[in-house]
Amino acid sequence: MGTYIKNSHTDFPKIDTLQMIEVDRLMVDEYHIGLIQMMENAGRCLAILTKERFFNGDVEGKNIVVLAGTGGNGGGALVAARRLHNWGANVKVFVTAEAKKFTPIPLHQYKILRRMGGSIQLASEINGQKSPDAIIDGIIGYSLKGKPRGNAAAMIHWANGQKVPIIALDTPSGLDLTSGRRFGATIDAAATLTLAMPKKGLFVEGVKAVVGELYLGDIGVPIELYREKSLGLDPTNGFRYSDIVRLY
Ligand SMILES: NC(=O)C1=CN([C@@H]2O[C@H](COP(=O)(O)OP(=O)(O)OC[C@H]3O[C@@H](n4cnc5c(N)ncnc54)[C@H](O)[C@@H]3O)[C@@H](O)[C@H]2O)[C@H](O)CC1
Ligand SMILES: [K+]
Repeated sequence: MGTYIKNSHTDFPKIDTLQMIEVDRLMVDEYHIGLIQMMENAGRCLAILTKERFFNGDVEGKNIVVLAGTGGNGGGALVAARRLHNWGANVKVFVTAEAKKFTPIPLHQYKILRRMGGSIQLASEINGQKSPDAIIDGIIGYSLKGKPRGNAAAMIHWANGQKVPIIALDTPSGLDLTSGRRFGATIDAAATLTLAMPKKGLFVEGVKAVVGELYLGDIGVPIELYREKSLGLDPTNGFRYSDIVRLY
């Protein structure tokens, strides 16, 4: 799998969404590692996974559609879009809502991409889009609330109909990371890159069918943070050999 991606050599603790939200809180409030830093690492890992695993290390001239929601999941996908564009891919971004609906850090990513002249369209324009070589799913992450609705659901249906590899960020949109429950339309991923620590919902029986290959990306969470009282975890140095490790 090359230098960037290696098989896991260690067992990571499995956490739920509330623990992941606590990781994020500690990162920002106690360790002063900002969301923008985490998101850059998330998006870079996602772009590298896409390039190395699905394009043999070179995306030049490849058509890649990036689907982005308005939250942190979409923000990470927009970072990946920027990197893939820089590496020569023809990237088209489709968003679930206009810029003013984006939360601040994802909006920052959106503005960078727009300044670069990147193609950003609303979900309503996706139906005429011809099948790309791959799709990145950054529609919904750990903040999924119930059955996907509206533009998010429409993008999930469109993506599943293309029969090209879908690479999901954190979770296939529509899959709950704590319970593994699928509420309705769910992305049918070829690979999923979850972030920082494996989530329990990705190991529930039957979910492999939509998760595809499962990878874990390093977003720079200090080992000491996991040992804080509010988490009480004690992970080993699982990213010792690569930023991306394959879990199954
Ligand atoms: N430490 C980390 O793991 C980091 C994670 N990052 C990524 O951020 C997301 C979580 O981001 P958040 O802003 O909390 O929300 P989401 O992006 O998951 O989703 C919000 C988005 O989705 C809409 N939505 C929710 N439910 C539905 C529904 N049923 N139907 C339609 N739309 C829905 C909601 O309205 C919002 O628009 C995490 O998963 C990671 O990918 C950070 O990038 C870095 C740190
Ligand atoms: K997702």
